Formats: sequence, structure tokens, C-alpha cells
Amino acid sequence: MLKDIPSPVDEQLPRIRSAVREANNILLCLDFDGTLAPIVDDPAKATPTDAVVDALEDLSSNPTIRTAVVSGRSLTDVRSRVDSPNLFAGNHGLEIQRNGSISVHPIAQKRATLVDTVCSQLAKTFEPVPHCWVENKRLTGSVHFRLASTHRLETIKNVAKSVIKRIGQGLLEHSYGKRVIEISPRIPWGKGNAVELLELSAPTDSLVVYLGDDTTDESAFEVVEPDGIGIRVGGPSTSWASARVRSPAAVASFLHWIGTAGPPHATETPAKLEETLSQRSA
Ligand SMILES: O=P(O)(O)OC[C@H]1O[C@H](O[C@H]2O[C@H](CO)[C@@H](O)[C@H](O)[C@H]2O)[C@H](O)[C@@H](O)[C@@H]1O
Repeated sequence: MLKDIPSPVDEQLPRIRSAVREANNILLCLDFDGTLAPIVDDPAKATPTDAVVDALEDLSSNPTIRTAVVSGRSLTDVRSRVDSPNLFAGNHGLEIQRNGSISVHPIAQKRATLVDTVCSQLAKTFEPVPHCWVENKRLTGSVHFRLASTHRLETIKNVAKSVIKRIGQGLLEHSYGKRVIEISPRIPWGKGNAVELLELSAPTDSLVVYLGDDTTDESAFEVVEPDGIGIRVGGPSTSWASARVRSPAAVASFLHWIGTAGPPHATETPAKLEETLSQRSA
């Protein structure tokens, strides 16, 4: 499979519908910011839409669908914003909550002190820069610059990169998200690996569906496709996902739809489901 521009989900409905109807169980993995919650200027104010909350609550009573949130936020943070899913992965998959226990990637655990040192230094460095600030998430960190002046962006990125390189001593690395520089341990681990672990907590015959909007979601799409279904939230950019929806509003429609079209309701007529999905995402 090659990275390509995903098709609008409506065009992929026949394939998705038959996969969903043939599945005995579904593992539905969901990114948080930009997927369940619209992007907002202040990360502390990010919250899932009411339609998403309703859809997730409906899904929680469906015994054949397990829901998982897979976020770049810390586990504690994301859990405080959405609580009905069955499984959680925080810090881009470095911490996972399943079967009542939390596991943390052992190397990430060892490098938490280094992340803390880098975050403290970056917070001091950027203190005089308006609208540039650091979110310390213990296992990873984020330098936020959503509202910073455009003319400062290159400097912010260069300074952040050099501090991460100098203090991180090759044990930490940086990556870019939506108006954010992510600081993480340099280890071959991402959301895709987290999804593989979460799959162990779902019935073996589960169809895996993943919805996400950002670069860190790509490793999960890559793991899930082509046997499962990757759905990118946003415009027509290249991705490992095969389908796309426009926004968290369309995500809510998809969640409602999959709850209706999923295993226990496989007898719903396709025309009715298509009509429902297109009405909801209009
Ligand atoms: O994997 P996610 O659940 O999508 O988390 C990725 C990052 O999301 C948050 O930052 C992003 O959303 C903010 C609120 O909408 C926005 O202000 C910011 O510009 C975005 O980058 C979160 O604060 C980070 O910790 C996550 O890594």
C-alpha cells in the first residue's frame, strides 16, 4: 500500500459497510484533539462536542464495540475530558490503560526526568515570548505556539530544536503537530504500537477502525490498514488512511452510524444507513 489522498468516507461506504457488517466485533480507536474535540486556541478548553459525547455513550452500551482513545495528551488529562471509552492510550501511546491497569513504556519512564529538564528549560527560554508556552506531560512535552506571531515561528522552532538536542543528548527527539512541537523520548514507539497493544484487549476477530487528524496518527493508520479502516479527519492530504471525514462533527455522525450499522444491527438496510450518514454529516 502507498500513502495516498484518502477518499471521502461517503465514497468508501460500500467497503466500510461490508467490513462492519461482516465483523463480529469492532475495536474503535479515536484520537482526541481535532477528532473528538475541535481544535481550540487554549488546549485546557478542548472538549468533545455534545454529539460526540452522545455517540460515545450510545456505543458504551454496545457489547460488540470496544472504544479506545489514543491521544498525545497525558492519560490523566485525556481521561478527564472523555471517560466513556473502554481503553485509553496517552502520551502518543507511551502509557496505556487497559483491563484496569496502567502500563508505561519502560524507556519513556526512565527518560521522564530528562523530559522534565527540557520542559523547564524551554519554559524559561520562552517566558518572554508572547503566546509561546510549554505543556509538560511527564513522558512527553509540547511547545505550543498557536497564537504566537508568524514572524517568530522559525525562531521558536529553531530554539526549541536546539534545546531538545543539547539537553536531550540524543535521548529525546522533536516532531511537529498542529501548531505544536512535540518532545518525546527517541524510541521506536508510537500510536501504531499502542493500537497493536490495545488489540490484545479486544476479541481476536475484531475489525479495527481508527480515526485521527494529525501526523502522529499516521503510524496507527499504517498498522490498521488495509485489513481495518483508517479514517483521517481533515482535508485532502496524503495519508495511510483510506477514507476521510471533514471535522469532529462528521466524526460524531460516523460514530452514530457505526453504532447502528455494527454487528448487532447488520440487518439495517444500506440505503437507510447511507441516508442517515449523509444527513448527519451534511
Ligand atoms: O493526539 P491528540 O489527542 O490529537 O493530541 C495532540 C496534541 O493535542 C493538543 O494540542 C493540540 O490541540 C490544542 C487544543 O485544540 C491546540 O490548541 C494545539 O495547537 C494543538 O497542537 C495537546 O495540547 C497536546 O498535548 C497534544 O499532544
